[in-house]
Amino acid sequence: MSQDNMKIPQATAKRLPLYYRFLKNLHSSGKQRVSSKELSEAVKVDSATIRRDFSYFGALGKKGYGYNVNYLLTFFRKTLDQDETTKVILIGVGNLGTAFLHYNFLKNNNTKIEMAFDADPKKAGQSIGEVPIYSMDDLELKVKESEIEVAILTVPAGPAQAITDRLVDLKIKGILNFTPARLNVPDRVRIHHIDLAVELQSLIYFLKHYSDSDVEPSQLEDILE
Ligand SMILES: NC(=O)c1ccc[n+]([C@@H]2O[C@H](COP(=O)([O-])OP(=O)(O)OC[C@H]3O[C@@H](n4cnc5c(N)ncnc54)[C@H](O)[C@@H]3O)[C@@H](O)[C@H]2O)c1
Repeated sequence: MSQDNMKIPQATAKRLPLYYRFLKNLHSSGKQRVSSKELSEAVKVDSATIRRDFSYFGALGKKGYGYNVNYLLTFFRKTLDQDETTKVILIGVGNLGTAFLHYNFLKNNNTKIEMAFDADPKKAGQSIGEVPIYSMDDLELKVKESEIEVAILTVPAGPAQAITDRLVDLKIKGILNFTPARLNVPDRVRIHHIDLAVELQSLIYFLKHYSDSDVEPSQLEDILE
């Protein structure tokens, strides 16, 4: 199994930063290998647990040799990087926004809607799932506090550009835009525009024009481009 799609149990994943810190110190002191006993004493986790943890990522310690420090470090660096969660905000807690907050990318460990904003004073102060909803007046304060880089926009088209300008000023790097508005942003900001009407029309177009022909479904993507 490749490292990318390997599933590590949560309890193991939580211990990774602990192992990582200790191995980094070992590495900088020039040590090339380490036994599970040494590790166990240093990080205060019993050695059977360490052996089981390490077996998940293919590090099988050799009797009399222990574990290769470099191999482990490379693995941890990669895994911990991947596990870094990208924090996202959502603006506009209406029909669409509410659905996204309930969904909140639960199956995707690397993305999480951290907070939401709405202009409606009745919505501010509430929360959906674990996501708090704040007033738009608090946007600047909250975003600056939380190192947010990505925003999902589910407001009506009218205020979309003005909100986008505020996000640009806040150094947001990416916006997932569900509104029908075409948004102007500087080059450093990336916008992905999701227009369900266009997607639906394109599906219907292909059904009408290609369903009777001998075009294989797999060829449709090439035709689209
Ligand atoms: N509902 C859908 O299936 C759907 C599908 C595709 C696209 N869209 C688009 O997504 C957007 C949201 O759709 P919806 O159905 O959820 O609308 P909605 O009216 O249910 O929700 C809009 C929310 O935005 C808030 N809002 C209004 N002005 C605001 C502002 N200036 N700042 C912050 N919040 C503000 C409102 O209080 C409301 O909670 C629209 O642009 C719509 O065209 C919706």
